[in-house]
Amino acid sequence: MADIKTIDDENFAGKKVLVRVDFNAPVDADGNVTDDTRIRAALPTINKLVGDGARVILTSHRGRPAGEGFEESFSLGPIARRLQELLGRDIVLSRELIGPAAQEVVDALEDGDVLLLENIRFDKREKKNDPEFARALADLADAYVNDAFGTAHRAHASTAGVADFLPSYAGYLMEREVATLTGMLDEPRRPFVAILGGSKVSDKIKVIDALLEKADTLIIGGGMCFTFLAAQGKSVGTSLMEADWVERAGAMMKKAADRGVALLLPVDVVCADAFANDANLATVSVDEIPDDMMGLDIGPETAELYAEAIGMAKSVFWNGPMGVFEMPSFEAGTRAVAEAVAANEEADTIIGGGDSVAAVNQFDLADKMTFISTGGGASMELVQGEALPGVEALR
Ligand SMILES: Nc1ncnc2c1ncn2[C@@H]1O[C@H](COP(=O)(O)OP(=O)(O)O)[C@@H](O)[C@H]1O
Ligand SMILES: O=C(OP(=O)(O)O)[C@H](O)COP(=O)(O)O
Repeated sequence: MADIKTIDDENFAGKKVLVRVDFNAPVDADGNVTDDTRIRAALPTINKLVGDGARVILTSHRGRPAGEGFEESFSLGPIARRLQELLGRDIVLSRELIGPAAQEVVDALEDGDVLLLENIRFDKREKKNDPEFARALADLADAYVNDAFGTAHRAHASTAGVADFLPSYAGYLMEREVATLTGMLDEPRRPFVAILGGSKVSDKIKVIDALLEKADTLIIGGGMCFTFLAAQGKSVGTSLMEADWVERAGAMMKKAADRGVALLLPVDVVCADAFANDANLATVSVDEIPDDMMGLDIGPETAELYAEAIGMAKSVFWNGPMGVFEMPSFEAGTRAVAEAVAANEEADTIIGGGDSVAAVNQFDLADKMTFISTGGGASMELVQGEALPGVEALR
């Protein structure tokens, strides 16, 4: 990030500053934000700009609307209400995204005011990174700040295109996310233990590949472990197993062996006769998975082995749950791993976004972690060694 300007390089007094944030937060049926982590994470940047006396124009997406105009169910209204509470000041929410009507709202701002534009994906030109749309957004402001780490892997008008038209800066969250994640990957304190779970090997193959070049130990859990177990010739019953990926999983195991990386796979699993919390359960060795059952969590013996490896780490990177942690019958493995990570106070512990963050929150262990990323897809792309368009655009 050395070649990218940050907001500390500037005093924005009196300037109109367009700030891309990631306010894509979950909202319940009553219109309440159920997890405001991403909103809180943007506050330091907003407060710095307000403190400078800037006129702050926030822009974000929420969900994936059709792009054909306003849709109540994707409105940023609930976000604006929560932001207002957190900032303790009034927030103007503008239905207009660009053009003279939006300009009018912006012109009414005074120094230190905060405006939030409605869901930027209500205009389909956003996701197309349409240059005219990006130019029109830029016309609202004197400077551009990108603080939307969670959306930095998207090359959209508000995350990338707009930077062509304005002096551009990284916000504090963007800076911290990139520095923390790349810092661990480039110079981890060793042993470096990476933990990967979640549903599919196919989704994470590049991450597995990249981590095999960085980590000392790679722990595999979740649905993806069954493709690895199949590559070892084991029968996995009705578990989530990607037949097309068995060969790649085998190649990954060989790569681990060649590089001297300890690749840990489950030795026992919790099986069920249906994908349901009240299914009939059996905890079995991975050599004895019944043909008519599916593995939905790592077993207790595995959890103990994994916890032991995690306990010896000086750096831990974790992405993806060990089992179907949303159901109480299959949460024990993920809980055990979360507790082991939390208990290792000597290590730098980084949670790489996505469902592992939900799990850590579910077990009330978030404050025991060194760093929790606000980006799932974005942090995975960074780990894979891919350039993030939202960061590149700031160069
Ligand atoms: N053994 C399993 N079988 C089926 N699904 C699983 C299994 N283990 C975990 N999952 C599911 O994987 C999902 C998370 O996968 P994924 O989206 O890849 O992870 P993340 O969001 O952390 O990147 C969770 O909803 C979880 O229930
Ligand atoms: O929630 C997000 O991604 P994530 O679930 O991978 O962290 C971001 O806001 C990006 O959203 P998108 O995947 O609709 O572009």
